[in-house]
Amino acid sequence: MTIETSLFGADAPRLRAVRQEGGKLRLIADATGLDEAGQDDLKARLTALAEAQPGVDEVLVALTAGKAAGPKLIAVGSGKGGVGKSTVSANLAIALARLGHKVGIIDADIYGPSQPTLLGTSERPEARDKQLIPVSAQGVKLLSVGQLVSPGHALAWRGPMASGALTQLIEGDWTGTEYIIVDLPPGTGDVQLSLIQKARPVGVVIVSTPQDLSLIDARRAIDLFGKTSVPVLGLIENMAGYQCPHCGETSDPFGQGGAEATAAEFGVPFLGRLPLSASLRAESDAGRPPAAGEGPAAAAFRQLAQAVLAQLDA
Ligand SMILES: Nc1ncnc2c1ncn2[C@@H]1O[C@H](COP(=O)(O)OP(=O)(O)OP(=O)(O)O)[C@@H](O)[C@H]1O
Repeated sequence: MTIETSLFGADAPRLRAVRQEGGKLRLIADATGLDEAGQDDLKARLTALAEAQPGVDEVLVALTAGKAAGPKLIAVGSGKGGVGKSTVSANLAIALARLGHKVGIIDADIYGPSQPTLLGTSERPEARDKQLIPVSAQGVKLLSVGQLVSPGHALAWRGPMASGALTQLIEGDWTGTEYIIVDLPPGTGDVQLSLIQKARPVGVVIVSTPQDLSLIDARRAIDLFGKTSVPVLGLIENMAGYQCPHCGETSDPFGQGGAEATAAEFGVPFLGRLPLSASLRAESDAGRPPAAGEGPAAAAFRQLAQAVLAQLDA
């Protein structure tokens, strides 16, 4: 006999398993977040409903409690530098926040931490019991390696120092945050490997421009994350197509469609493309991320954020 979980009404989502052996019914339910009285109530309700089923003469309810779910880390990487990975990270985070999620950004780009500039903040994080408290900007929380050194100073860090800094940022106070976008340095080096080992991101988004030189390196990034079993949520093609503001004609300075073809070649999703846009560059430099506004760029980032969420659901 099959017992429908819908019989357990509002408690059905807590059910993790229902097993029946003859007249014995065993239920496993998730009691995460419930205090002792709540757990007793849950157990009593499940038992009563199970006992009321025809043919059931013995009911056993086991409760499990998982750790409170922490934030999900979504890495944003690229093979090559300068392809717009930081710009995409900042705007993707804001677009996710505007879709109603609690979002943070970790700026782990030790070669060029640009998130404070992109988000228009120079605030420094405070520390409580050696734990960094992210600053808030544009509706998202931020911790950046750039905040750990004086402005204008180079981060002359070897691998272990970069990994140590990344750990500090990951272990910041991210209470209440659902998703953390991690803006990685370009390439496939120490920071990427540390992130994969320490924090197991739920997936990675790869940003590439359409031309072959960028895509060759994007392939290496896909390969690294594939080899370490981090799901590639998809590829974003940036700087694809330029519309002349004077004559309106569209041209493709970096070629066209290369990232979509690469995604197909590797069997990873193609999440969408962003045009080369002088206003996107100017707004980004000025610390006014387009995703926080209302124009076509905001709509494009919202679509990318929805595509990323769809891949996470999948
Ligand atoms: N779609 C776009 N149109 C116009 N300019 C863009 C676009 N995307 C990014 N840029 C500009 O390109 C430059 C590099 O972008 P960004 O810093 O995001 O790249 P990156 O891949 O993170 O670089 P890095 O190698 O430093 O990590 C910035 O000046 C940014 O404003």
